[in-house]
Amino acid sequence: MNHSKINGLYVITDPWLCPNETIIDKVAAAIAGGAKIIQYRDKTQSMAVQKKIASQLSQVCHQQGALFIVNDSLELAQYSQADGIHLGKNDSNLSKARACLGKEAIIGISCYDSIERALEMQKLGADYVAFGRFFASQTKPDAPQASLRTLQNSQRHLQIPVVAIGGITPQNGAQLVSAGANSLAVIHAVFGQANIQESAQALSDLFHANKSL
Ligand SMILES: Cc1ncc(COP(=O)(O)OP(=O)(O)O)c(N)n1
Ligand SMILES: Cc1ncsc1CCOP(=O)(O)O
Ligand SMILES: [Mg+2]
Repeated sequence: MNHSKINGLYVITDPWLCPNETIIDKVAAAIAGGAKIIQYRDKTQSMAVQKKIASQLSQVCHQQGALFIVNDSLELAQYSQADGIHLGKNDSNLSKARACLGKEAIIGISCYDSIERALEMQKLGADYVAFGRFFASQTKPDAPQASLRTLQNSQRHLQIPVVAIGGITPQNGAQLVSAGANSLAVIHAVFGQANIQESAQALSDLFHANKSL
């Protein structure tokens, strides 16, 4: 996998903020605003419905040049021809996912606030790791807290890209990019806003602003 693909704004869908009738248009607006990676995350609907939506999203993302990642489900990632999968500590393990999806698949792993877990996952062949949540999250308030120090340390210890997640907004995101996040993963600050394209653009701009420092 080309590590430079994991860069910039990473948006994650939410079943309440992105109902089936509008999810395609909302994702297209996020891509128009600069989102580079889209994750389909839905723990509420049947697998049959998720397969239909994920297949449509996969097509749209590929037409628009964005990466399409599925949360949690190997079956769904395979079925929808996703570029990869995101797995946490309660999901399938990395070796099983690699065997199932192949060497080109992007496999991202949640590491919460643990550099040790990130190092282990890097060794096992993860394509990126995610730390967070960094700020209060309306979407997942009970997610474990991560510190800025972890992100700074990750720069010294990890060769694979690092994604930051949790309560990220255009106002608080710059410090995470400066601390070493290659990508910012966001739900509410994009899909919970009235203007999705402009909200995505404000977060995408954080990456360009950082380059000129
Ligand atoms: C990019 C990204 N980072 C972290 C997560 C959280 O994954 P996980 O810990 O498995 O929790 P759920 O999302 O499954 O509730 C993620 N999905 N994406
Ligand atoms: C899935 C997940 N894992 C840690 S925080 C989080 C939710 C992120 O959503 P938001 O950007 O709305 O805080
Ligand atoms: Mg999960």
